[in-house]
Amino acid sequence: MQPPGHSVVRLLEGWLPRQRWFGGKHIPIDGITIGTATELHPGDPALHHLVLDVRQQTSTDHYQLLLGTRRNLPDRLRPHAIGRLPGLGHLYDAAHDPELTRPLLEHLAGQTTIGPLRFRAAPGVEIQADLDGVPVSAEQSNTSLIYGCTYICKLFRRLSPGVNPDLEVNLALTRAGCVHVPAVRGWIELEPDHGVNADGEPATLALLSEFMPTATDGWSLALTSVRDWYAQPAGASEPVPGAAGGDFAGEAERLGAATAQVHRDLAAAFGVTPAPAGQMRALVQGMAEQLDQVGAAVPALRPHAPAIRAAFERAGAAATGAADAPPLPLQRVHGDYHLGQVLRTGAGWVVLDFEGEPARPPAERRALAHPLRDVAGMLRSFDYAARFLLAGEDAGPPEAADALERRAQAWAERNRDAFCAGYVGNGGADPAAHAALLRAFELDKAVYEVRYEARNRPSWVNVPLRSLAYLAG
Ligand SMILES: Nc1ncnc2c1ncn2[C@@H]1O[C@H](COP(=O)(O)OP(=O)(O)O)[C@@H](O)[C@H]1O
Ligand SMILES: O=P(O)(O)O[C@H]1O[C@H](CO)[C@@H](O[C@H]2O[C@H](CO)[C@@H](O)[C@H](O)[C@H]2O)[C@H](O)[C@H]1O
Repeated sequence: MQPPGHSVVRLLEGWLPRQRWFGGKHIPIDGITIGTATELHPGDPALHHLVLDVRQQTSTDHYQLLLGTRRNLPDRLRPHAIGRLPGLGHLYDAAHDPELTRPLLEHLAGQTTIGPLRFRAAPGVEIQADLDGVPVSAEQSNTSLIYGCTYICKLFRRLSPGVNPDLEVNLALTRAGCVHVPAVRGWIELEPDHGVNADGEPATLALLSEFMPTATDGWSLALTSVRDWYAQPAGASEPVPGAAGGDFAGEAERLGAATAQVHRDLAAAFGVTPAPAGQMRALVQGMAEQLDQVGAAVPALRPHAPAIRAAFERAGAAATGAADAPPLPLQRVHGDYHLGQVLRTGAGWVVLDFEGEPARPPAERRALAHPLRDVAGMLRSFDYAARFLLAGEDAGPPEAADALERRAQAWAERNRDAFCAGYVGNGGADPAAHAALLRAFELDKAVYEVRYEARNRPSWVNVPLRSLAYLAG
């Protein structure tokens, strides 16, 4: 087959904006170029690896696509069809075709190099090749393929220059023997000088990790607990915290303890630096800039903006107010910490996805930060879990809506407190001693979430907006 040409590009221009993982849905595509096209498996079906250079306004982003071609498209692959072209047959997203996901594992096991793609096993690891991969069904920014009960291979959809922080951090933590991350088994990278440039460093395309087959993600566990909490008979008074079936507080506390351990392991692996002079001003400025940008795009945020801005200023003043205040310690952190990023396994909590927030530029995602930024992310997530079932629902008469709102608040507070207790109890920085900073981090995260939801899941935008009404008020 010839490398796909401009007719493929035309099909992709229509298909790409409909994909959950496409980060540029909010602005039109000005043009797509195929940066690299590498045949990974010949025949019918055939597998091509494409790096797409997608131009939108002033920037160009790089996306990775596994392009499958077949003469006849079975029904099971129709939802993933991209289009049909004379001579090529059907084009589709091959991440959903087990026949075409196996070659990726075969190349990883063989540590092959094909064109600009390098398939690598982690030091000392022998990769089993005879497994088919099926995608995880969860809504994601990337696409992860599960191979039997053995591996999970995360294909980064939007590519960033250089080593992806998810690989960099997981590899360092695996080497350090951290028990709270899945072990790294291998990765795929794109040789330098193939469009996704970073001073001669290869760009990470995929990360192969140990799969935890019996694990449940924190978001699902938390929602089960919230549902139980709401289903409590109303009775004369509010449910007694802890009396609800499926109480989550014990798990929240253990999660807090695991988080403190991961922060310690990150500090040991990458070091800790005192915040340079002026850092707090820059932090507050960055938060205010994001607030302005999101306010411009989402009018419903604007009424909360003055209170949010004042909270940012207070955090800045609290950190720099006393002349003898020690500088804040900065280190590598998770960067986008929430209940969907943690798994409860038989042995305890495991943390996933050290990529940082998908909308931020690569340098910001790897930047050192105060660990309470992650704590704030998880605290926001408890709030999300509590309120998500209420957003957009008609709770009936105002008294009923108020009662549900109070229950949401009570569930969130109970689990937030338990998480913080576990975090402090295992040596993490005390959130209570940095109240202004924590509040600013939480508000900043909620503002980020307003933009994230407006762009990706507009029917969820009320979840962070309702919290902001409470948090900023
Ligand atoms: N090692 C693993 N074992 C079991 N499930 C996993 C593992 N890694 C990821 N998952 C599942 O895949 C989902 C998405 O993974 P994640 O790394 O957060 O991808 P994304 O960046 O696309 O959000 C997780 O919520 C979890 O359900
Ligand atoms: O997991 P990702 O790296 O893709 O993170 C992005 O998507 C998340 C949603 O999938 C989003 O998280 C928000 O929704 C979660 C519930 O689905 C909630 O637990 C989080 O607290 C909330 O921030 C995340 O912000 C975004 O970066």
